Amino acid sequence: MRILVMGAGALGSYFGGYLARAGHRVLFVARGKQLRALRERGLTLLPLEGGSFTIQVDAADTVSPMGVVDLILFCVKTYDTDGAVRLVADAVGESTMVLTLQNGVDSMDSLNAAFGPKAILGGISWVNAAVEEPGVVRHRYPGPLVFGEQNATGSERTQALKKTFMEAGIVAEVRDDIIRAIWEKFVFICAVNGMTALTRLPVGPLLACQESRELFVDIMREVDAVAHQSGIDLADDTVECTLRHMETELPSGVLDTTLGSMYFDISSGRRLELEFLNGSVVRRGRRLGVSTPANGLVYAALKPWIHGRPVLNSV
Ligand SMILES: NC(=O)C1=CN([C@@H]2O[C@H](COP(=O)(O)OP(=O)(O)OC[C@H]3O[C@@H](n4cnc5c(N)ncnc54)[C@H](OP(=O)(O)O)[C@@H]3O)[C@@H](O)[C@H]2O)C=CC1
Ligand SMILES: CC(C)(CO)C(=O)C(=O)O
Repeated sequence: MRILVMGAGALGSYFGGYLARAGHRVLFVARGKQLRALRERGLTLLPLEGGSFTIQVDAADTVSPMGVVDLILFCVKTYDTDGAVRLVADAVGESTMVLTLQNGVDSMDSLNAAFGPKAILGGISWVNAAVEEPGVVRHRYPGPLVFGEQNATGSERTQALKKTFMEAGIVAEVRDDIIRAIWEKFVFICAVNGMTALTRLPVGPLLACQESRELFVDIMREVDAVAHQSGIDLADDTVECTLRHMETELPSGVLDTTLGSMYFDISSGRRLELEFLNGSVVRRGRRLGVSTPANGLVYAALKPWIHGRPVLNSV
């Protein structure tokens, strides 16, 4: 397959790296230090099970070395969506699939508007990966790549793509109700990312403390209410199932290391995806008449960090 990774950071490098190792022709679109490292030293992946592998990769700051591709893995942060949409336009042809793995529920609208809904597959990654240093990506947390058609039907192309992922060593699942799956993750991720970024603590101690547990659950309930009001058919016990999954189905000790990507962003002084997580919930709630004080609290507390560590003019 001819594959373009738009945004060769943590997720893009992880998935693109496995696909390139399996023999697919992959172009990694990157910039800055990451681009230089990929070109000079190749891509090194540190898998969860230990060890590492390095592959030489094609990396560029434009799509022109590749032309029209079969698949675009759309992996930029949500605040970079518009620029990335413009950048990949020349790589999208009649049968190109654009699979977004971005968090949140906003970026599919931008992609649909740019390329038409037929081209766009919805996706969520439960894999957690991080750029450890330029060109080096660590896999931190297991999980499937879940994706599917937006129109709630199965398709041959999604089944073929799942086979491609699985053969490359990527655990993948197709869901016919991907929009619902994206909202289910949104319920979870607004609480996990919002609360771990705010408190700089992993999920374990947050759920063990009654007051912070209440805030955590309130965040999820508000997202659930916004989903219902938006016509998304989430199960009535989505919040309870999410909590039960975290507390009883994950291997013991995992919650004490579970931190959202926004935690890592704030800890490193990077920009936050806040507007597309808790901020999006607040704006949608306002529009739909759903009260969202818990998400509002997280949003207000983190907003000074939204462009990175605030600059202080100390005397
Ligand atoms: N990391 C994870 O484990 C998970 C992430 N996600 C979601 O996936 C998305 C991507 O996250 P993640 O991989 O962590 O993000 P990263 O910041 O690690 O990667 C994004 C990369 O895209 C690059 N980029 C952005 N715009 C351009 C451009 N115009 N040209 C070239 N390169 C560009 C960025 O460069 P630069 O650094 O210079 O900005 C960066 O290297 C987010 O929405 C995130 O919430 C979802 C599940 C898990
Ligand atoms: C699901 C989770 C926590 C896994 O990486 C995530 O999406 C994030 O960190 O943003």
